[in-house]
Amino acid sequence: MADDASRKRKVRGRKIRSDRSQKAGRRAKKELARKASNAGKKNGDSPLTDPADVTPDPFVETDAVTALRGRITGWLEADQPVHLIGPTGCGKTALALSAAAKRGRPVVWLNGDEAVDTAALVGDHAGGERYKEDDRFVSGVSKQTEIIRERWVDNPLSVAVREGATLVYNEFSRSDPAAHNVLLSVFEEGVLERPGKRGENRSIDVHPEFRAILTSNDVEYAGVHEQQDALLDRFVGVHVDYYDGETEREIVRSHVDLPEEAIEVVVETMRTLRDDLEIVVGTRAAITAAKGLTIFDSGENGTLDDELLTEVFVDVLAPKIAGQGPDDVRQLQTQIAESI
Ligand SMILES: Nc1ncnc2c1ncn2[C@@H]1O[C@H](COP(=O)(O)OP(=O)(O)OP(=O)(O)O)[C@@H](O)[C@H]1O
Repeated sequence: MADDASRKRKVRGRKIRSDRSQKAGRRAKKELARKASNAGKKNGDSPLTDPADVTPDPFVETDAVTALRGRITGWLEADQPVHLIGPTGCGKTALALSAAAKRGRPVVWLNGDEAVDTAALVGDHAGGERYKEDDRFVSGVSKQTEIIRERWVDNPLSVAVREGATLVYNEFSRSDPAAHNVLLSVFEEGVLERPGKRGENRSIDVHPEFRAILTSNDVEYAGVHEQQDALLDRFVGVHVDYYDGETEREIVRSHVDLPEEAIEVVVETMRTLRDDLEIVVGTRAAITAAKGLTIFDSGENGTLDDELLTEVFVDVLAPKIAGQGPDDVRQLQTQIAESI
């Protein structure tokens, strides 16, 4: 696409710069959703979130999006846990949250990482609770006894299983596979064992409305933390890829206020780079580049030239290159300029 006509792209219509005040309301809503999904991360708080609060905003629903979401909600209806597998930034999280919201049940959000162990999933003893017991065994004489009762705090999986929530377990393959042993009996026998719990009620019966959507990056799923086959066998695997061009344009349009021509150029560039470069170029890269262009436009006449486009995409994609030495960045810049 590096012919002369494309060197200087005239973007007609509105100026590239967005009207930021129009975005304020949208941003505030997004912040609300983010807070809602973070609510469960503080120890002791309930991780249950209202389904209306997890609906991604903005969320565009093209045919491709609704078809995929329909597959997810369909499998959930058939009482099958769903494993969404796909490349970085293709929209797995947004899709999972939208499907979870559609069910209308409370949502429990969990993020996989190395630190997630069985206790992080099911719960833990959270120190002692002190209280005093007053024993008036002889009239006029009282004896006070200090009692320390161990307090058990349920973590997200226990809460989700008990309350019949939709568990959205993002990047689950990043967690230690051993932590997931407790999931086997959840899916197989409908019982959650809480191994660390002392005393009664060590297990919880799984609520009939409990469902799970797990997401994995396809590369990590294949290698870094190999999850046990016995567990993977119990999921339905829905492989997702980047959306079609029109859906990606709609997605970028929903996030960034740019003239149509600029959106088209950004998405087309991103899709070309996705094919040409060895690094993963997700939809998020186009959203970020478009956001950059609302600021780094070339002034009043609203033009988008290839130099600016190259600069913006280099900045957006530079974090992905190993080492990030000047040579690597130069090489990336050359590749991007050639592709554009
Ligand atoms: N249907 C949609 N409507 C609006 N925005 C969307 C939609 N799908 C994805 N996005 C946006 O695209 C970007 C990437 O999506 P998302 O974070 O869901 O991808 P992911 O596959 O979970 O990424 P990662 O692997 O990095 O976690 C996000 O900014 C998200 O808001």
